Amino acid sequence: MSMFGGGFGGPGGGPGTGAIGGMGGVGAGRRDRQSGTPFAGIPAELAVGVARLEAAEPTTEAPHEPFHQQPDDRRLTLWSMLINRPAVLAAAAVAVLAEALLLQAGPLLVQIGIDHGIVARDVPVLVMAAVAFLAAVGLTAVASGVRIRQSGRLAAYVTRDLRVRVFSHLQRLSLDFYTREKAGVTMTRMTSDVEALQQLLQEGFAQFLIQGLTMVVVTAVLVHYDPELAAITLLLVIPPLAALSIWFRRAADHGYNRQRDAIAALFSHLSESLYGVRVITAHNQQRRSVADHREVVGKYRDANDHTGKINAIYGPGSSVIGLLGLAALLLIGGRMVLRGELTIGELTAFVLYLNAFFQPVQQLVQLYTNYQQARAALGKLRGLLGTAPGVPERVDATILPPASGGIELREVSFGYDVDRPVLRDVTLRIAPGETVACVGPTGAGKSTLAKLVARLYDPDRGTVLIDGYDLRDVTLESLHRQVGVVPQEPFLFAGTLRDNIAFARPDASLAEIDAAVDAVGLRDLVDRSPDGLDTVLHERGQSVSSGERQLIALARVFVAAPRVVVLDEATSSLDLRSELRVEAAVQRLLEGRTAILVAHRLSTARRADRVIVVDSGGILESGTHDALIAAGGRYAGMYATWESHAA
Ligand SMILES: Nc1ncnc2c1ncn2[C@@H]1O[C@H](COP(=O)(O)OP(=O)(O)OP(=O)(O)O)[C@@H](O)[C@H]1O
Repeated sequence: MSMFGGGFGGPGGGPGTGAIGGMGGVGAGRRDRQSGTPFAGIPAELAVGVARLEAAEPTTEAPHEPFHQQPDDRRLTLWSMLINRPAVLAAAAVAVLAEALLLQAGPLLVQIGIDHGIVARDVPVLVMAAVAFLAAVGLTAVASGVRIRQSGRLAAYVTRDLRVRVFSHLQRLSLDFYTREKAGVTMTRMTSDVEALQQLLQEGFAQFLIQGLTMVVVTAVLVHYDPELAAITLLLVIPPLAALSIWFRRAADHGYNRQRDAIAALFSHLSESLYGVRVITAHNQQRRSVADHREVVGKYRDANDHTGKINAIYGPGSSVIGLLGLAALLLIGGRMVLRGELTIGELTAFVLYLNAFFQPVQQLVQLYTNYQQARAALGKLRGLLGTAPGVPERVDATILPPASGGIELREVSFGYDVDRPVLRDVTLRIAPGETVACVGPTGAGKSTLAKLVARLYDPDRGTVLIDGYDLRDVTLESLHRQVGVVPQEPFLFAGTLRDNIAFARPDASLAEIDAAVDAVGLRDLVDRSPDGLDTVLHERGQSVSSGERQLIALARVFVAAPRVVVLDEATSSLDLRSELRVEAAVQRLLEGRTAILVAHRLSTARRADRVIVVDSGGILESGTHDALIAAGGRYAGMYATWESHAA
């Protein structure tokens, strides 16, 4: 089992590629200058333009959400996100208010034009009403422009803050989360779910407010014109509309949650299939893969179909209610005009206002759909942000001082499932500078023991200590600075060789990087690469061999210079020469450091200061290689078998 077994290894799943990519660009430029290729710099006539472009280049602001280890317990609500940007929110709100009020001027001016202009045969009033109408249209357009701009900015800011907040949380979560949760589901939270919120914020919210305000103003105006007529019309319309909306809310809640889950399943399948495409092809499983994808896509289609159906009922349903209200108004209002209780202008204004009342209702139907989608997305994001790290940092955690590297496990018990313990009451002491190799059958718990020392998990019972400090009492940052981990399958980022080697300490000097390169025997690769240390590696290190990947991972830890090294030996076999290179690199890395080696090859164990045999949830044997061979126990048996196979 890999040190980071079952982890979050989907395509592009690794953090921090942005900075590395940027540095890769610098490297490429250097190559052109060094190699004397035709590109000889920026032509003089373009230099001014390039300088201007560079000056106009936006800089990345300091994030609103700096990374910290403590869980984020602020409740995620739309309001809490909006209030974070008070200036933009206020500007958008003012524009919304202005637009909503200006929109109401139209019917009033029409009524004045008809009653006081046309009916009273007063041309100047008619002209004034028309000019005022035009002015209102112009101002509405301006207010609308400002509103769209400001709500767009608001949505952009808020979703950026949210993305960074969720990403920070993902950086905080422990290995158990990434083992449990599919990469595709997490991707969905960061893409589709955040976009659903963005859509609501960009258009939806402002529209909600405008339509809501319009309805309030229109109701007031209708009551002002004729309270009785207003009461009759609104009573005919509002109760059925409210009942329909309540039904829609219930149905949509379920429907949009199902849609979110279906799209997450779709992304999961997609990311896993892309990640595993080589295995799928090698085993001729493309057909099955397509059938599986058809299944998840089908479920997404069904979910969409379901929400489409409820929308198809709610949209026309609310429309019909509105039109019936309008018909009732014409009948009742028309009778009132005939009786002389209402002017024709007032009835026209009434009809226009009622129309203005229903237009928002129509819009609100659409917006409500957006809102329900965003609400479902928000629920999912809230769930993600509410996931506590499996390995939390105490609020009063202390900084682990420079360690001498003594490790102790005191009666440690641990299981990934509570009822299936992997280790039971394990006690182990490792002296500073000692190298201990863990051997044992597959699945015995060797990697698990190493993970506990690196605090990738916390024990269920017992304590793991470094220099007498309980790992749970020290800050994760100070611990990770002193405990370096070399995973079974090293992960390389897209970026240069230099960036990958200096990953743990981007400020490492060239001399330090060179020292690491020489120490682990990477000089050959650096010299062979077209741009030396600035050679750009492909995603996940696809452009280097498996042995080279291991050497780069070792160089990375070399630069980080931790006191304690936890090394999960790769199980993939290398050719003899590469094997020897990796072994020599490991030897050099471990010099003077405390180390726990998960040894899959007994040649590695042989060189360790001490060997422990892990099986049946505990440590069966412990001693030097020679002592264990002499004792003729379990290790001696394993070694004899290994030697006979190696011979
Ligand atoms: N994340 C996990 N969730 C649940 N069970 C796990 C997890 N990781 C490991 N296990 C189980 O715990 C047991 C010990 O696993 P571990 O990786 O420590 O074994 P190992 O001795 O290192 O094996 P190998 O030599 O094959 O790497 C195994 O039965 C394994 O299936």
